[in-house]
Amino acid sequence: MKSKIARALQESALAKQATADILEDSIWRAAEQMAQSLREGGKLLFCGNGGSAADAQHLAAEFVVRFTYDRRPLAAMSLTTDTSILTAAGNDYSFAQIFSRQVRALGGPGDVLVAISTSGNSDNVVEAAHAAKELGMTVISLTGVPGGRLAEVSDVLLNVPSSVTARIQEIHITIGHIWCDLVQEMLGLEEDARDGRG
Ligand SMILES: O=C(CO)[C@@H](O)[C@H](O)[C@H](O)[C@H](O)COP(=O)(O)O
Ligand SMILES: [Zn+2]
Repeated sequence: MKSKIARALQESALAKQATADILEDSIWRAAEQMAQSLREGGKLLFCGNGGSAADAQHLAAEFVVRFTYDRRPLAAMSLTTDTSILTAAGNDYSFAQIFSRQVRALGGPGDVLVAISTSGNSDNVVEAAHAAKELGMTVISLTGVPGGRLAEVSDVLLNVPSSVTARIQEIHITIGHIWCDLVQEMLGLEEDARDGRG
């Protein structure tokens, strides 16, 4: 049973190495899209189910509050947190619309939707991505391989090379942390912080 520990850690490390080999350019392109949106007054919306809902909240918090050093707040929001909206949209319309309804209310041209789904096939996340495209937003998707239905609607697809949900999620949050680091640097905030303007 103890061998499970070493195996899980090794699987995670190997999947992360494969991600570095395959997805480095896409991770960079996604960060550029986010930085451009924030630079032009746009915002980042995050959504996902279960563990990916936690990732959505976690990453929105990093952008709004801080990551690694103090700097100005960045416009980001998770669509997974307002229980009144989630229950009303789910109850009055359908569970498939809990995120798309919020995208239509809050999103606009130039904003970015970060759609997080290990399968790429969760109806509510896929509908959110379609709503975002209708509004002229950029869709960045974090999925596993091959990317499911999200693959068809994504501007940048990060389909991490694993089919194990837990391993995929572990890489998603790592990519999210890398984005925080890159976006801050692309916006010149690292320099500000060094110069005491954080
Ligand atoms: O965290 C886990 C499994 O590690 C689960 O809560 C998982 O996120 C849920 O089953 C989700 O509903 C899966 O949806 P998705 O990633 O395929 O969109
Ligand atoms: Zn974090």
